[in-house]
Amino acid sequence: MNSLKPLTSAKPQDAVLAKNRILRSWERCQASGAALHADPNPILAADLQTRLEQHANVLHLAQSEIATLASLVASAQSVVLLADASGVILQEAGSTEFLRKAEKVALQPGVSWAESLRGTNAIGTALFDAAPVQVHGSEHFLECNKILSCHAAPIFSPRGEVIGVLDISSEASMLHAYAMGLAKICARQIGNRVLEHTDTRLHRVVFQRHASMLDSVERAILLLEEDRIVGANEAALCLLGSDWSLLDTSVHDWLDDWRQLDESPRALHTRNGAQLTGTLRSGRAPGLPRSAPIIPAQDAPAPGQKKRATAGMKLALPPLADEMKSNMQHAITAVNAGMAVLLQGETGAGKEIFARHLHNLSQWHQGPFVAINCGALPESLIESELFGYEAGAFTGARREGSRGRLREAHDGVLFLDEIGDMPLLLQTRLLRALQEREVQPLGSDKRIPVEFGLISATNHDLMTMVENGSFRADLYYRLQDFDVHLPPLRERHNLRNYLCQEFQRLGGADRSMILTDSALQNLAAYSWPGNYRQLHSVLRRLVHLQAAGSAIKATDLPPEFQGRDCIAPAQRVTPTCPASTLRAISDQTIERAIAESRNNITHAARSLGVHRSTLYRYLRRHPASP
Ligand SMILES: Nc1ncnc2c1ncn2[C@@H]1O[C@H](COP(=O)(O)OP(=O)(O)OP(=O)(O)O)[C@@H](O)[C@H]1O
Repeated sequence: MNSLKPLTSAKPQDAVLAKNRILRSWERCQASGAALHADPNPILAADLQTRLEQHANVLHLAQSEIATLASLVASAQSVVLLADASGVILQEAGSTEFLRKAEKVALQPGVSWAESLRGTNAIGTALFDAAPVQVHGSEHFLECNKILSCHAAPIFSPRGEVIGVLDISSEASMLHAYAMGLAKICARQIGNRVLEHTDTRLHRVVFQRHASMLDSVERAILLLEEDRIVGANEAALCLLGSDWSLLDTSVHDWLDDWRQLDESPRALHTRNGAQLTGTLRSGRAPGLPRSAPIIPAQDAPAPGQKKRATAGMKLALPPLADEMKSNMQHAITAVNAGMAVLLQGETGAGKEIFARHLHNLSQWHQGPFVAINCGALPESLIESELFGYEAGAFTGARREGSRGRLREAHDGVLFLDEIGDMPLLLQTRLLRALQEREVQPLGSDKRIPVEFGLISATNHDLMTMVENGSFRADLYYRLQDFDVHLPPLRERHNLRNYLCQEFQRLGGADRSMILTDSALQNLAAYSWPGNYRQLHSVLRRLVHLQAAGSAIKATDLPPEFQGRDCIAPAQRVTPTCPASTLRAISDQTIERAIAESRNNITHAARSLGVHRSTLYRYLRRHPASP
């Protein structure tokens, strides 16, 4: 293996020169040629095991594609490989004869095929470019890999991050015309499955040009939280003529008549007037297991009975800031001891992300995470949604009745988001259910026992609400056995470093862009009223609206980040800053955003990086502001 040297002096053949992607990859490899070597350096078996566990859900969702592809390509002396986002191969399948040959060049689980280690190759170069790549024979940078012909396609997360690569490889002497197309289709299908299993409480708009394509691999999917787009696939971007910056915008901005959609295919129009066909689907993909199986009431386990495993898709969560780690430890102890945890913090400060981490790390991690947005449920539906109902309990009820969200949370975690927005009357019923750990569905005299970890979140000051009578004191005390304050983003330690890191992660690195010192200074000095949500939306816009390769200066930033509008470092809000100052900053920022959007609340909310309903709520609550 050591005798196999990289071609650092020779240029690839003429035919290869025509392929820009390969050429650019060769240039990168030649620039860092000294660091490349043929020695594969496999990771330790224990590290591979950890990666397999971390990626268990994607691997699980990819199995049917891998099995189908493997049986297709085995007879053509080819193999199928699945690698993670760092290029480490996690799984192989296909022709046993070629697998043996592939091992000679370390094309096997536990070896990283990142371009920075193995030179131009399909897995590594597809990862670098976040695009499908075919690398044939001599197009490989390292001499030893020239025996291979490889075709790799990235698998995208619902937020547009590459979460893995699917590869079909064979000997270079055999050119397989269909391999690239197959790899692309299967990678897309795996991405669709991930999207359909991401968060079962969310709705999906599925659309295409013709109804016959709504269940095909080409189906376009948007994942919605209320009307905000929180996930998508490439087919959706393509049909809507957008890039990933469409995330966190309102679906109203893209599809005119999506509100009329239901489970049957209906006509749908893009904002450019193109006609499509679409349906609205609940979180569960047809024919696939629920991410969090429901236990029928009569099957509720006896105390101490082992919990069932869930096939739930737990996508990687953003890591918590270091300053939140000890809070997390205490919260885990509290929730495991049966205490209710209350998360308080500004909008977008990461309350739900904290709650999801807490679920994953608690004794309830094998059960479902059931999130209820108490502020978004129509008042008339909230009771049936929470407690369920018997068949025929009221006009319009589903014939088979409904279990209700509290029972769905059985054996997992119930997350009551925006608890401060729950109507006073319902607070009494909720308190009773929480105290007695029993649910009585509407129209039924049965009481059904439920057991779950309880986490609530709010961006109101609940204590003040208790004082002014808009929140029940007894419910407040029931919800906050343990209180966690999520600090706003502007108080994050090392905010500048975090900004750089996120800018690179969100595409700056791929597009060779940097933030100059002046831009960083203004971004770090800004008050970030929409916190992480706003930060990601602003950084994504910078990455995609500025030219690739640019160095972004303060003057390239939106107006609210330029000197006059951003808070000077000396005035930065600190944890001791009085609430009135904080209010004034929020009011000013919001006032300006609304003025700049010419009173268009949707646009103003988008520029602030918050959801429209959050902005409306703020304006209702603070009528003195604009
Ligand atoms: N620690 C973090 N690091 C990076 N991103 C984060 C972090 N916390 C939250 N985010 C991102 O910020 C966005 C908002 O997070 P989240 O929904 O948890 O906030 P929230 O406080 O619950 O907001 P709201 O009160 O408006 O519901 C999400 O896109 C999430 O991925």
